[in-house]
Amino acid sequence: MNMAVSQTGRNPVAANAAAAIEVRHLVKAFYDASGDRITLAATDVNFTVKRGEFVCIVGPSGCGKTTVLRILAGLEQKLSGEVRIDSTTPPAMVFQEASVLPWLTVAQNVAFPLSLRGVSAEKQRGRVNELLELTGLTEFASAYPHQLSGGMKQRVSVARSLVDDRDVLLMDEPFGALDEQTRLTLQQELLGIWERTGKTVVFITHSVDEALTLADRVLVMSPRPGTIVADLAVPFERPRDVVEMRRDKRFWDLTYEVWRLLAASPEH
Ligand SMILES: Nc1ncnc2c1ncn2[C@@H]1O[C@H](COP(=O)(O)OP(=O)(O)OP(=O)(O)O)[C@@H](O)[C@H]1O
Repeated sequence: MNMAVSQTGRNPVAANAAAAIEVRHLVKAFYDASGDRITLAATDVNFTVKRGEFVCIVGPSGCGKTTVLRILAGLEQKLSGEVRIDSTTPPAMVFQEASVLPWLTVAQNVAFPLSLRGVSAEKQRGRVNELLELTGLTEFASAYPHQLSGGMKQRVSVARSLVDDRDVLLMDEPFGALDEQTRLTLQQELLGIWERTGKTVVFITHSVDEALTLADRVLVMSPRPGTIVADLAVPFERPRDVVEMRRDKRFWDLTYEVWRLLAASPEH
């Protein structure tokens, strides 16, 4: 992605900014075909995300992070509770595995949501070019997914999630399958994109390090059935340098605090 574009330095989200997402007393259970309950995935989940905020959710494997995100995306039904997304557009979602269509070029993959909506070829071209530029994929516009690295495929997924300009971006471990160095590069690039586009982002990760690098706030979940056990403000100024911020003692103090919370959450 285009690292040369300067990050303008976003103003912190105002304390009284409107809520883009509100989740109250959310409960989700999965049932088997006979209707007997099999898994209580999440229970009494409560959180708010303000417009323009970047919030990460961390928690142990199987605690219900993906389930909560899928409910926000409208891909899964809740059992009870309230979920409110205040937006004129449905949320966009980026999954852990880059979900690129192998028979389409990079440009066609990015354009896919627009072509589904019948946007004219000319308008598609203009918008796709902007997104290819933003994600550093311009020279790979005509390449096919099998010609790309894992990190580049994930950039295609990110570009596609931004192409039709949804307000809310839901990201489910988008960099989880990547090596450390590629991951750090994509984190820096995602921060740059977020600085420039002002999206509201909910980002799931297993990595405490990643959460503290990216987020305004980190929500910590308990083991399954997951519930939010802490809501921590991440005080680092913006724009952030993902390497330099590791020199800051506060980064390691917060890392310790989140790990203590994760270790202290009893299995249910
Ligand atoms: N479609 C489904 N049917 C039955 N059980 C499910 C279904 N989807 C998820 N679950 C169960 O719900 C629980 C929460 O799963 P979920 O994928 O939300 O966890 P997670 O925190 O995202 O895990 P991970 O970090 O390992 O991806 C798990 O026990 C899982 O087995």
